Amino acid sequence: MKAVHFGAGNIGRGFIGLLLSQAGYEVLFSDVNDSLVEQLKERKSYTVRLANEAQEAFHVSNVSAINGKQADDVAEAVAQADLVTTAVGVNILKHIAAGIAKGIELRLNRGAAPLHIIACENAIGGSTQLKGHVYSHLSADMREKADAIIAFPDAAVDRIVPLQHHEDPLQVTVEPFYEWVIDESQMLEGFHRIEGVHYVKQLEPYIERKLFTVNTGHCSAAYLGYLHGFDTIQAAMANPQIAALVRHVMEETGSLLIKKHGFDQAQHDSYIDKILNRFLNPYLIDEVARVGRSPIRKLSVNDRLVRPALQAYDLGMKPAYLAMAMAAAFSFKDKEDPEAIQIQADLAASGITQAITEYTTIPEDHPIHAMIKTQYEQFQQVEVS
Ligand SMILES: NC(=O)C1=CN([C@@H]2O[C@H](COP(=O)(O)OP(=O)(O)OC[C@H]3O[C@@H](n4cnc5c(N)ncnc54)[C@H](O)[C@@H]3O)[C@@H](O)[C@H]2O)C=CC1
Ligand SMILES: O=P(O)(O)OC[C@H]1O[C@](O)(CO)[C@@H](O)[C@@H]1O
Repeated sequence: MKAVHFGAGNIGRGFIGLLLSQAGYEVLFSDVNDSLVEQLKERKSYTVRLANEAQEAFHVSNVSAINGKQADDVAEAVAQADLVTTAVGVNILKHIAAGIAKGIELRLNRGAAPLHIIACENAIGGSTQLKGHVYSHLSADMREKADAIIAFPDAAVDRIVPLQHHEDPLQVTVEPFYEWVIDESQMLEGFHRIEGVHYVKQLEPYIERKLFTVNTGHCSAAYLGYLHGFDTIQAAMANPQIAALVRHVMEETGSLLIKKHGFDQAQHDSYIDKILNRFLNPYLIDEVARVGRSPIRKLSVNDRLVRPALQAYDLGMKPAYLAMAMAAAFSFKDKEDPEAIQIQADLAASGITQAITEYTTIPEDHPIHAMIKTQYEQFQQVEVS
């Protein structure tokens, strides 16, 4: 079985590539990082190490790579694949869509077998978004044919893999925990089950539980950590005030998740505890810059802050801690992050009232807008004093 995986980065090599290889797939990575591609092509294997006391290592073999800039190679790989997965970043999906569309055309013209294409990104409906991009490159006739044999099941992926540098550039260290959940209601009949994947009939409770707990909590720690001058999540979470605020944010999304999806309160409390412990993993050093990266994406309406806040509000709750986390996101000034630079430029030019509406889509007359604004102004005063 052949899998083509777009993005040979941290999640690509350290999670999806590892699991697919263990499940018996020959994994072909497609990436635009020339040296990464060359190394994978040459060595055809790499090491994944677990971030725990034992530092257990896995040798991942039977892998190779193609350069994502070579459109014909990408199309041919997709045409021949038994499975296609991605972990490139949700904003990059549109850039890999043309190659996938070309591969689908080749497949359809050759009468090839059905195919699942699964986006493993931190986003709601990642595969559905990818499908939209791919279909924009296909004719109406091709789209109709693709509907019958190409499926884009949505997925939720959970494993913390920080930025890292090793002597061996292919080595990747990952936390021991992982969860890969796929929506089986979007899969084609008789699909092949990948070992290690949890298939569910309805993905929404799982993706929202993961995004609104792990990712909401993590980015809150990053933005609050940044405000307090910490460089790493571990240092930020060692600060009792930040740790308490992050827990409050997660309890707020927890109340929403319990009310909306019927999760058990005690089980959800222990889910939160487990995640807070994962943030503290002493064997991983995770930078606030990575976890807070791309604040425009993280402040967008369907992402980890605004979506739960609006849903909580609509269910009669007052999402004060989520508003605080959003205010902290507006205060994130990482000079290496183009999205943080953009937000700061807009704040300087037009002020917080307009920035909140522009980035979150929350209108000025919505109560959450005022909550974010008040909190942002308080953060500003502390920064100035
Ligand atoms: N790192 C983590 O802990 C987790 C990340 N994720 C998600 O996984 C996705 C990937 O994240 P990471 O692996 O951390 O990022 P990364 O930056 O380590 O890896 C992304 C890879 O995609 C490659 N890439 C960029 N443009 C490409 C293109 N046009 N074609 C092919 N490859 C391309 C990059 O060269 C890079 O190797 C993101 O959506 C992230 O939100 C999800 C769960 C955990
Ligand atoms: O990759 P993103 O969406 O920028 O966010 C980083 C996120 O990746 C993770 O490491 C895993 O989902 C989270 O802990 C963190 O919130």
